[in-house]
Amino acid sequence: MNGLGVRTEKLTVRFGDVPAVDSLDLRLAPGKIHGLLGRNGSGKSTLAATLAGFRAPSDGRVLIESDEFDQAREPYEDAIVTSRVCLIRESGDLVDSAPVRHVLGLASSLRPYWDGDLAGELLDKFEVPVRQRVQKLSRGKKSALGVVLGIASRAPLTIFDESYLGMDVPSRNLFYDALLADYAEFPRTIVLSTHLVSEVSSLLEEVVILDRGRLVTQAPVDSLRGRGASIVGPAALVDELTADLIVLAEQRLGGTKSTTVLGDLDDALLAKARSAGLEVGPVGLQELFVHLTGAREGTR
Ligand SMILES: Nc1ncnc2c1ncn2[C@@H]1O[C@H](COP(=O)(O)OP(=O)(O)OP(=O)(O)O)[C@@H](O)[C@H]1O
Repeated sequence: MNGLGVRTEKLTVRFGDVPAVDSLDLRLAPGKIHGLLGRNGSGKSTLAATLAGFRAPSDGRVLIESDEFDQAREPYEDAIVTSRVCLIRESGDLVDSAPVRHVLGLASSLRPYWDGDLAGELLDKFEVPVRQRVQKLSRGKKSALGVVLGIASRAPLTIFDESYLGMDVPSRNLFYDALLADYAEFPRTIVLSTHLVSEVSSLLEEVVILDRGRLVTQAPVDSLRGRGASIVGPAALVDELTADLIVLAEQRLGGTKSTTVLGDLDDALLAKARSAGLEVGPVGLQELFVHLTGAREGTR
């Protein structure tokens, strides 16, 4: 299993007259971990639901590609596609009155690649009681149950739509570790929709950034990080070197300053930085994200 590929062509999803997703052309390569990043209301959940076939496009289309299909298929109301796509949302989409073990039984009957042993191990790690009814679980444990269902489903396209926001930091770290470990063994296409950019940035291979339903950028994480630089050293030297550059972020601790700038440093500037003993490194994804989606006049 290599995962499903995803393509959208001029995809638009409207609520009334308002486009939540607006004429989006996108390609998600199979077998990679993609970050779907955007500020609140940027259209992430709407896009995730449309890719998973939970929602029909208003215009344009979603195409799901697989070696198993003769041709690309549209996910909406297509049982073959939807059995291979798993969308985990924060709301959980779970039957509240059922005990956890019934939820697992349902997943095992619906999910062709389900691994029940893995689900059991992960529920132990997250300390989710399997005899408990879903409605009696705390918000964090409900989220943990959701992510366990997402990982153990091993769906060729698995989308986590901020499904781990209810979990505390140790639980989220457990989720990231469990996801990476299972992905390393069973590569598939994974989409993590989030605004917790710094937390997930080390997991991601490709990033899609949305703003007001439109595509801001889609790129491999490494190439995004190459779009800027961070310069660290004595404050006066850093200020002198960055005076003519676009500054994204600055941090100061005593006499030391770290400044993040946009754009490539030319060779002369790099040489000057190094000879002055300044450290030059890649830009953080979080800083770039804030810059690319920052509040502007007229922002909703
Ligand atoms: N069911 C709905 N009815 C009407 N408008 C909606 C509905 N769902 C979403 N919207 C609108 O569509 C836009 C995109 O919302 P969406 O939930 O997809 O964004 P998001 O990036 O997932 O946001 P968040 O990070 O806050 O969850 C918003 O303007 C939102 O108000």
